[in-house]
Amino acid sequence: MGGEPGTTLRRSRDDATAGAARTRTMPDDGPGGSGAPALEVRGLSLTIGGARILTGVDLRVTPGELLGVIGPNGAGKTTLFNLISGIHRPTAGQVLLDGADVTGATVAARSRAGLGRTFQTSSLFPRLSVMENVRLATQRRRGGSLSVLSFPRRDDAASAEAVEHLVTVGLAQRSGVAAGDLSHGDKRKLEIAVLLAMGSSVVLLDEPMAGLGTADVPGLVRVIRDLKATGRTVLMVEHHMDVVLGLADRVAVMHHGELLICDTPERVMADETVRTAYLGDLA
Ligand SMILES: Nc1ncnc2c1ncn2[C@@H]1O[C@H](COP(=O)(O)OP(=O)(O)OP(=O)(O)O)[C@@H](O)[C@H]1O
Repeated sequence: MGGEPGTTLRRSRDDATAGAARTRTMPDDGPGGSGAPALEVRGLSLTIGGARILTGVDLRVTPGELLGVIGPNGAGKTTLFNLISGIHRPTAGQVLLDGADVTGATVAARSRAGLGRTFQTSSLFPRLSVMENVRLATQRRRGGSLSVLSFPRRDDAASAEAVEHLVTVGLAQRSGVAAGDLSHGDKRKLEIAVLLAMGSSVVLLDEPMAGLGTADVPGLVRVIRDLKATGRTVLMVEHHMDVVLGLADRVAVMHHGELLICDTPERVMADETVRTAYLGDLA
């Protein structure tokens, strides 16, 4: 059980080093303490063709919290995001957004309800400019048609708002550049600006640092920190441990489709099972 204070943590059943399950007291959920969760998953499970991909994951993420999600390859991190965002339907369990059950809702309905997501591959319109990508998202949120061609190029209110989002992610100077011509790191920043324009209050970032050169990492870390400073709730799957430990309020560790632990970075790093099951792999 993940973020529930005072709940029982179940270690991975496949972890030969784990020994018997044990009970531990969890800290309050995130920086918001015992406030209502912005996102909650209860008993989230997915079985495909008899294979258990995800088993009984419970998580509560408070408004404004940044939750890092880590784990070895194949641990179920992307599957968790796919279930939260509605790409997959769970075999069992629930997804709640601001207390509302969205388990049966479509991806689009979840997006309208404030859930935004970036992917490991870019979801931008590469031939449109940086500005047009963000303005399009702004106009769509304001009730425009879904057709790119139907959007008026001139929309002062949408343009002004788009500029604000581009300033937030540090891309205002690049507004006229085609999105496809941006560096990898700038594409990630633009995707975050698009989510801001869409009005996402809960943002899922799927391996934002993947493919970035070392020099580009600090810039994107700054943008994610600024994103959190806007009050958004952020879940971030990331293999780059320095980034996770530097940004996250809490860290959820997945292993063999189960949630191993969800706690502060310090406690996760000190956890013997985590060190054996995951961090040891990185050494
Ligand atoms: N549609 C599917 N059908 C069958 N198996 C799947 C499907 N999707 C995922 N899996 C399996 O589920 C497990 C978890 O995959 P998932 O992509 O969620 O892991 P991950 O933690 O995100 O890994 P990585 O860090 O490599 O991205 C893997 O063993 C994967 O092969």
